[in-house]
Amino acid sequence: MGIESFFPVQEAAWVETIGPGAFERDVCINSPTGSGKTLAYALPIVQMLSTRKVRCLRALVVLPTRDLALQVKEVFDAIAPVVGLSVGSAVGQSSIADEVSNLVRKPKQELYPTIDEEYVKMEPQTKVDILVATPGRLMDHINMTNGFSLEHLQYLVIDETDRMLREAYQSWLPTVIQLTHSIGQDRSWHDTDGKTLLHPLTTIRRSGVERGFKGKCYPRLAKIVLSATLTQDPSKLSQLELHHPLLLNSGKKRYRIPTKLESYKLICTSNLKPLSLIVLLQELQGNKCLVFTSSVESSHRLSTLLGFFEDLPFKFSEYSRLQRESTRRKTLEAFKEGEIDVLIGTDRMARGIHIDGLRYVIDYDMPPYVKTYIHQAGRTARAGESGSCFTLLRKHEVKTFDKMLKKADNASCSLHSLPEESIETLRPVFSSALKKLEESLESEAAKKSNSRDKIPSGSKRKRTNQK
Ligand SMILES: Nc1ncnc2c1ncn2[C@@H]1O[C@H](COP(=O)(O)OP(=O)(O)OP(=O)(O)O)[C@@H](O)[C@H]1O
Repeated sequence: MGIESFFPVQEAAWVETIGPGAFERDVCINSPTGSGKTLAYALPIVQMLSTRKVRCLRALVVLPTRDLALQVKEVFDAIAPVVGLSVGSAVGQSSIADEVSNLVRKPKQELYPTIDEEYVKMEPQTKVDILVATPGRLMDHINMTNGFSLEHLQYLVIDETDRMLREAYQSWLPTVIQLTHSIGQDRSWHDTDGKTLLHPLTTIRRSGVERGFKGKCYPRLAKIVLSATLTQDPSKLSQLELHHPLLLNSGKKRYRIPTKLESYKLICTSNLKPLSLIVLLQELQGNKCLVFTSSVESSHRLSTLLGFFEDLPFKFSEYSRLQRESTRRKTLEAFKEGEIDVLIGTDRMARGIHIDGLRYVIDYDMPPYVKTYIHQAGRTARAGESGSCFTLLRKHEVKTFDKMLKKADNASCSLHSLPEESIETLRPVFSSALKKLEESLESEAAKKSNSRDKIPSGSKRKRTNQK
């Protein structure tokens, strides 16, 4: 993989899990974007499971989006098979039937009807040791897939924790936590006088016993939770039922910006914002760039508008959840391969995504929170590389933006100005492009309402009935 030494967060996590820390405490990692958090948990998990004897689901990694989950699966795929571990995904990329057949073994009794039923029940059913999942598909398998079980789970990783805690996704978290409770874990610890005792750390030492296998005792489920903007709010963290949580933090302030990230602000008027963007993109000379807007509608509007400017010296594409999954996947691939120079999307789509060689990020709209800024800007300046983030601001937003950036460590932001004349030359095309944009959006809206009207009345009724 071209990796020669650990990044700091990987070393710290290794020390707490494989090293002297021996995973006696659950680990919370708050470390900048691009600092290598994926390998910080993937390597210890693979190392810990490398001596396992029987295949069953022992490690579960949950992430908020499919793209991110597939990216993390690639990392596990690169290291786990080397020690004989199998990695699966439950992300909804393929049909549920395909996913089921990749995840669980058919019960042996179907093949050998005379086999003892009790024996069949004892057989671990899962085909994978490590599962990378999004909450929706995970819940589908928990609720519907025969033989899918979390009872042998030893390690639970919740990546992008702050975002995962914000979204409830069919109560996936309480469900997982409940299903992974150890036998007797719900009992509180009392001494003979009935006084509550602290959980003694010694009781959770691993001592080589595999969790929940063949009726042996159940050591606790070990957890790693992580983000570049990890919440430290106890009321939120308590949902994770962390065991003596240990925080690995990388800066003095709550949030840290990658050391080699340069931040710039551009002040522009609202009505000329698209032109400022075009001029800035021209300055970047076809280098890969991600443009973030505040909503999918705004991304769509902006990319449609740019489509009406002829001869732009860069290739761009929209990247949003309004598009089909397959279109989005192809777009991202084309961007990674350098066939598209500029991708226009939202923070929701791009959180955690790693794109090799991405040097520039543009916040077309001011990010509403410092956390949003950190994740958006953090698509560049990753893994020790340098990168720049430009934020387009209207005059009245500057003060708020400066105040917001102060919340992050080593965040300084210089002013970047664009040549007035370049903006002026684009003005005539801009007015006609705006007109075409309105027409195009109107025709899209009309098409949408037409296709809604065309839904046969029977199927409309059917849907109502299903409700
Ligand atoms: N020890 C290492 N040496 C060199 N490169 C590394 C090392 N560890 C990770 N990388 C590379 O660094 C890049 C960023 O890693 P990763 O995606 O895990 O970051 P992250 O901290 O999870 O970022 P984010 O918070 O944005 O999700 C990846 O391309 C990865 O291959």
